[in-house]
Amino acid sequence: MNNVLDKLKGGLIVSCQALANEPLHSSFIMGRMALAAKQGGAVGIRAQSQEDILEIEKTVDLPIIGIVKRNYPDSEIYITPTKKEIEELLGTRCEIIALDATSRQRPNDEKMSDLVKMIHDHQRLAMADCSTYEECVNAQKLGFDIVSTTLTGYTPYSHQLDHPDFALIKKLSDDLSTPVIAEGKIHTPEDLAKVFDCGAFAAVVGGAITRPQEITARFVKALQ
Ligand SMILES: CC(=O)N[C@H](C=O)[C@@H](O)[C@H](O)[C@H](O)COP(=O)(O)O
Repeated sequence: MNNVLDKLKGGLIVSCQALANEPLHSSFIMGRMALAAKQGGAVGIRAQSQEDILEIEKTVDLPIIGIVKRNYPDSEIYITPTKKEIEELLGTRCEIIALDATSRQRPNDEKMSDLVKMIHDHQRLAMADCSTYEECVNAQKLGFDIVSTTLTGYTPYSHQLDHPDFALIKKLSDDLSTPVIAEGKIHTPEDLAKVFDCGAFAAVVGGAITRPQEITARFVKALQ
């Protein structure tokens, strides 16, 4: 499994996601997005749902970070919230399973440590999607294999920025022994270069590559 980390080190991971309310919602299209990302030089793919991942596995042979987004009435957590979503991801070959590792309460009061154990029991790596420095430190203590800044700006108590939290990425990379993946709001190649200057182990770019509605809106904004 360390082999997987070697493949990701220093590289670009492309997130290929389109939820039911998005125009590109389709496993076929996500498979093609992943192929395009590979042709462009991506070293890994992040993808949402068992169906999309099974399709992506047919089109590329890159390491996959799998997630399932699902809303529950009793929690704010929606990225791989419970054992049920991990079970679905175990039905794919995804090498890494990412889950919300914020300090918020999980649905059914499930415990993060049980979820990490379940992932490791099935020989997959566990990635912690965090929003703050403290959450990343806690994730390292819990035995996660990777920590990431995915949820920075998406919890009410984290820094609300319209760009990556470069200072946070630098502090995490300096302080933690666990690999730090920079993820969230990397909008340009310059942002990407900067997260690596801050010490990131690897980086995930999503919307700026795979959500044309976001890309179009950024261009249109330049006209205003
Ligand atoms: C907050 C949340 O739900 N983030 C999701 C996590 O999987 C995705 O919607 C993002 O696209 C992904 O994190 C990559 O980020 P960006 O699209 O900003 O490059």
